[in-house]
Amino acid sequence: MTTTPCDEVDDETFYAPLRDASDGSYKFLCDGEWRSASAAADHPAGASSRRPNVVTNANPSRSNAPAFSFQACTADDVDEAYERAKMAHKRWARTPLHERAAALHRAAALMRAHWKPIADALVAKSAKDAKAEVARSADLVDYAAEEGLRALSEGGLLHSDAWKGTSRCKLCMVTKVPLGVVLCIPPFNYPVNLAVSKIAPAIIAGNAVVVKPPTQGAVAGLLTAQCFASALTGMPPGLINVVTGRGSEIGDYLTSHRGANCISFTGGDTGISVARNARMVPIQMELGGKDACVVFPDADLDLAAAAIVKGGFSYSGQRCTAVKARSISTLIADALVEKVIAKVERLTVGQPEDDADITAVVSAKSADFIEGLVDDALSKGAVAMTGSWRREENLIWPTLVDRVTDDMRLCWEEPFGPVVPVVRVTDEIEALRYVNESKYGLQGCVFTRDVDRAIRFGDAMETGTVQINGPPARGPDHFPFQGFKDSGIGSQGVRNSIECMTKTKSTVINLSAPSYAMGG
Ligand SMILES: NC(=O)C1=CN([C@@H]2O[C@H](COP(=O)(O)OP(=O)(O)OC[C@H]3O[C@@H](n4cnc5c(N)ncnc54)[C@H](OP(=O)(O)O)[C@@H]3O)[C@@H](O)[C@H]2O)C=CC1
Ligand SMILES: O=C(O)[C@H](O)COP(=O)(O)O
Repeated sequence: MTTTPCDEVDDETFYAPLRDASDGSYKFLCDGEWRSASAAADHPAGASSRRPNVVTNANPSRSNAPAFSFQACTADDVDEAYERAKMAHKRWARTPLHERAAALHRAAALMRAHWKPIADALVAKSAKDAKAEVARSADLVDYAAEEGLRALSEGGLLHSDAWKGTSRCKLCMVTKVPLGVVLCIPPFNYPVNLAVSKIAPAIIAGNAVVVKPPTQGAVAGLLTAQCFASALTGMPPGLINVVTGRGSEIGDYLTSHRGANCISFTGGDTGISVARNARMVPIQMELGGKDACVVFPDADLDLAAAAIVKGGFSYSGQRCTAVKARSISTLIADALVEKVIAKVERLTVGQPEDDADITAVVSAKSADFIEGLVDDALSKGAVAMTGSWRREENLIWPTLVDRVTDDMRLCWEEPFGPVVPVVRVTDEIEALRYVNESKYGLQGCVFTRDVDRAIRFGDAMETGTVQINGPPARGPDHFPFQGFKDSGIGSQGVRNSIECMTKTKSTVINLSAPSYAMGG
């Protein structure tokens, strides 16, 4: 990554305020200060809660050994974060747009200058992927600053005389105004990128944020926040607040809080209960997926095989946009399976620091779940095509499971691991049934050389995005990104997030007499 010499401070000094000198745990951010959690008795779980005031997460690649400790924020901490954010937003909304954009550019530059500790905190991700996530995120912040300048400086003007029976005596000026405080909740798999994809659009639009990072990924989120906090020096201090703790403990309190004026959430089915908790505020929900890859007989099989391996096994299958089902015509199934196997067998399995292609999945619970799906499929007649099933602790060897049928859980459930099921279909109708009977509708991809068929099939797919002749992907990050059905509500992508995090305001000028431009 090209670093910008935007400050002379070394990483250790830059991130030093985050650490508690007594126990080395990471503090949380409120009102521009790095703090320790308040007394445990204030915890949302109740005064009788005996939990410690720090949470320790695990390193999946080191037998789930303790990785980092950080604050278990209490209800009081959450209340204060919202209160400070609200105060900061009032001032920030009156800050010129170009100053807001400049602050975001500074944050991006600081992320590039101090990227290494952030990448290192992504302990489960291969070194190259961790570095790429930080670089991609800094680019997103820059892009949001630029997009905000364009999107937020334009408004609308309506004349009343378009409405039957009305003269041109009213002018309606339409502008976008901030919502207030945006609650940002990213998932463990992209704790930096999916944090900034919420924070940057919110901030450029004049909002303040309260961020709740995932437990696995909390420290990467906190270090990223320090780049924003430093970039915002001199601005209202409570613009970015980060409260940490387990979602199961503070999640409901955060999402049902009166202080949240918008919730932007990315994660699994938890999002459905978050949507129920939200109090009449705009919500942006990016949830799970079961992205299908449909390969027709006329497809370029080498292209399709490469996409299946990239789509199915990148970051060990722990992407919402991973290929999680594959329907292929029985006419070409054997040839395609063979090509995929050849590529899967070249994937390396091991440690993140060695840049292995496949690394340990996030938790033992997740590995157990994946194993359960595979066991179920194999017991009902499916076939593991890439050697025998192999798992050591959280590490799962990449597995292609062929001849999956609709009585198997693997056909419908999201593994979130390096396992790709193959469903053989006889025709387009059957392939479409597998796509559309899924409760998810995030993305899907179609491989064919027939453009008519690609468009026809893509139009019929009930998914937020269709990729033609390419694997599912959220990026580049300015593309609209949305799930249908249980995969989400609303749309991400920088422009759409800015839209979601603003509301429309009309100011109507009532003239004493109609006025027609050039009508004098
Ligand atoms: N569509 C998309 O854009 C994406 C979807 N995903 C989906 O996310 C899932 C994997 O991510 P994962 O992090 O495990 O998802 P989870 O839904 O378990 O967690 C997501 C976030 O929600 C928090 N959380 C947990 N409980 C609550 C609660 N009651 N209220 C509010 N927040 C809560 C978590 O905190 P904590 O970690 O402390 O529990 C975490 O920060 C997969 O299903 C995947 O498909 C992932 C990436 C992108
Ligand atoms: O969380 C995810 O899975 C990300 O949205 C993946 O992003 P990508 O599809 O651009 O890799």
